[in-house]
Amino acid sequence: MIKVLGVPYDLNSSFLRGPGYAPDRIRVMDSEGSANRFSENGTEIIPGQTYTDLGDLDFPSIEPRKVYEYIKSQVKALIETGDPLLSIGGDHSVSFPIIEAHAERYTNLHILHFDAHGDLYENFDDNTFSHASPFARLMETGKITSLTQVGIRTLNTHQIEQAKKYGVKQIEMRDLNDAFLRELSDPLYISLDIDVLDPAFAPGVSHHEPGGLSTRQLIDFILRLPHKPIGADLVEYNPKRDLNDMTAMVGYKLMKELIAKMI
Ligand SMILES: NC(=[NH2+])NCCC[C@H](N)C(=O)O
Ligand SMILES: [Mn+2]
Ligand SMILES: [Mn+2]
Repeated sequence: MIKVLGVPYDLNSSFLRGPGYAPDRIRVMDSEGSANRFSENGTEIIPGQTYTDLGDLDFPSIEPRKVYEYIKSQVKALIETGDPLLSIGGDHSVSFPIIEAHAERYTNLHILHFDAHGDLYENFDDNTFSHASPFARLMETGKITSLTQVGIRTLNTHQIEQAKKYGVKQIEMRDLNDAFLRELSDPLYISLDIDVLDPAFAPGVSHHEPGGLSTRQLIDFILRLPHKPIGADLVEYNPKRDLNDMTAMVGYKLMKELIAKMI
């Protein structure tokens, strides 16, 4: 059965705190009574039935290196059985240990990464674990077979060089198309930074980067993906920036669509 894990950590965020509160705000959308539980592909996503909610990670220390090690060891243990794992919440730094654990469990791991940002900084704020660097850290390990980034619209010279160095495939917003869907391979992991969406659709994020995907475009990419992901994360939802829980509902909707895809 699919496992859902809350990852309430945002101390590696370079700009604002808030994504640490995301897991519960997304869960509330399941029970508040507004939406039903069907994903668009017709699967009903029922807690305790379609997936097991493991609750939130309880960090013994909030120090970035300890957090990295803790997340990695916890995730490693959880995915040992081969059950797909969806983690919800956190700034994007949490994806480094989560995906590294997957890369050690599944050989030849391919990553599909939706984001406004490349998150490829070799060094950001002198924090190895910055949310601006998880994909640099992952590519440095040599454990990742391919990384495809979609929705990017903030490239600078350094990140263009990093992408070249590590052979990262980037589908920027300015020339968005869906050919990437047919160029991916199994085993596939999806890392979904909700700021890939235009701030008009998802105001509850730390970094409002104009010119992004519509919610419809993102859901269509997920629906049309010809792969069943072995794991996924939903990061960077910031409840402190949200308006009337609009982005919490986007997060809940994406959670349902990702789970439906992982079954
Ligand atoms: N995970 C994220 N939201 N990362 C945002 C990093 C933003 C960083 N200031 C940049 O220029 O790219
Ligand atoms: Mn990101
Ligand atoms: Mn981002």
